[in-house]
Amino acid sequence: MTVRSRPLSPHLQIYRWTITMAMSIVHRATGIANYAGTVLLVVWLGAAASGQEALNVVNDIYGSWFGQLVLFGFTWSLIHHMLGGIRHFIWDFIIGMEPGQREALAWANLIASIVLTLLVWTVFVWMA
Ligand code: HEM
Repeated sequence: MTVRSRPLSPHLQIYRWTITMAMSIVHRATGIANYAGTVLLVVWLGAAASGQEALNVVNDIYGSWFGQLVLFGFTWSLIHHMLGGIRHFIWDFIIGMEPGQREALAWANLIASIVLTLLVWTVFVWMA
């Protein structure tokens, strides 16, 4: 008896990657990262409320190269997610859904998030 191969549902390995698909996944990932980043903010505020000694410890950790890297990533995550939220808001008006427009919005989301993150760090960290 010949066995015919069964049809397969699409799954990650056979999907063709598109920028809209990638940005959709990144939107969810940044949403989760924002939760973790908000914990860092709460830890910092908690330390500030506890006293100078605790604040110094947290500032030292956050000021280390690794801390700065994490905070830079958190800034990018917040900005990327916020811009993604605005993208959804635009779609709510049934604008930007045509082929080409969707890709343009997705690229704009990615590029603007990088540019704005660099701008925020330049103004508020590197030049402050
Ligand atoms: C610290 C702040 C934030 C946290 C922790 C957060 C977290 C999340 C999480 C976990 C999701 C679910 C992702 C998914 O299941 O696909 C989500 C979705 C969403 N977020 Fe946020 N978010 C934050 C800020 C924002 C901001 C500022 C905006 C708008 C400017 C925004 C707009 C949205 C939208 C529109 C969705 C739904 C996306 C969809 O329908 O696929 N979020 N957020």
